[in-house]
Amino acid sequence: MSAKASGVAAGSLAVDVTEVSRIFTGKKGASVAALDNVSLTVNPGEFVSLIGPSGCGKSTLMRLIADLDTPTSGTIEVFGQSARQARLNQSYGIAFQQAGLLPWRTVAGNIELPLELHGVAKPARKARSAELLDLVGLSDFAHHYPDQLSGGMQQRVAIARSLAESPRLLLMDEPFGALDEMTRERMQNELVRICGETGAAVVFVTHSIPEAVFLSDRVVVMSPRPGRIRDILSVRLGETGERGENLREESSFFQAVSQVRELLHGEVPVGARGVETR
Ligand SMILES: Nc1ncnc2c1ncn2[C@@H]1O[C@H](COP(=O)(O)OP(=O)(O)OP(=O)(O)O)[C@@H](O)[C@H]1O
Repeated sequence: MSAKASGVAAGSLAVDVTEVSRIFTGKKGASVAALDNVSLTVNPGEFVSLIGPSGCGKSTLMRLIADLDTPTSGTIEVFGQSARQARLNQSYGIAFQQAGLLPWRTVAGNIELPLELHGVAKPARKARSAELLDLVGLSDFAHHYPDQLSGGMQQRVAIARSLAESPRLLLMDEPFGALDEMTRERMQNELVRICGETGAAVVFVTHSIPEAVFLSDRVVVMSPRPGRIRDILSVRLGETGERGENLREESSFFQAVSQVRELLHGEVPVGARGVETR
């Protein structure tokens, strides 16, 4: 089954990337093909990770979906709308590697920012930030400033902010990349829980195979530049809301980790072992 064919009816997809290429042209005219003919669909509520060697175009694809850049060819739709329209409609939340909090605003003030920008009244903003602080376990830190928090806590604030407008889609580019292993695993557990509670679809860039396997319904393995989709592995290991710490100890988890590792190194014949091929 192709990746495109794995999606549900057109229009109800969270993300629909069709034959997208991105060629960058340098100052001296040299061109870099970052993405070559990439097609990918993400269903509503689905968690899809992008994994691949450095420079294979993961962030480029993410930026294209978020309409922070434009494809050289191909099309991108988010919930049936153009990437541009989806950005204007704030159809998704974004959390990238740097938490990107405003240092002069409190934790609650940072979370409320998107709501404030869109004219939500103060009492509703307060209620929403209280709810989100509870969700990410930071209720006691509402009035702290970002530099009074650890990196992991700041990242949780950024995630809370990305959820402020209850997006049906989250775009996350290595959001846990700078965290220590223990904090990272805790954040992964929290993200699984949050997705279970909100039903948001997620596109998630990571360099960590265990992280991709733990979080994802499908892992998209990309090839070295020019970035192409090498394989897509279905790894859903239990319902989102039920995936807990124990999963990391299960043999199905280790099996999926080695499958992704072998795919990354190009050791598995295309189409083998439950892998969706194109
Ligand atoms: N604005 C740009 N101008 C020119 N080249 C670019 C630009 N952005 C990205 N590239 C090139 O496109 C390729 C893909 O970059 P991208 O950042 O998408 O890779 P990545 O897979 O996210 O890498 P990493 O895992 O190291 O973060 C790289 O060769 C990069 O140098």
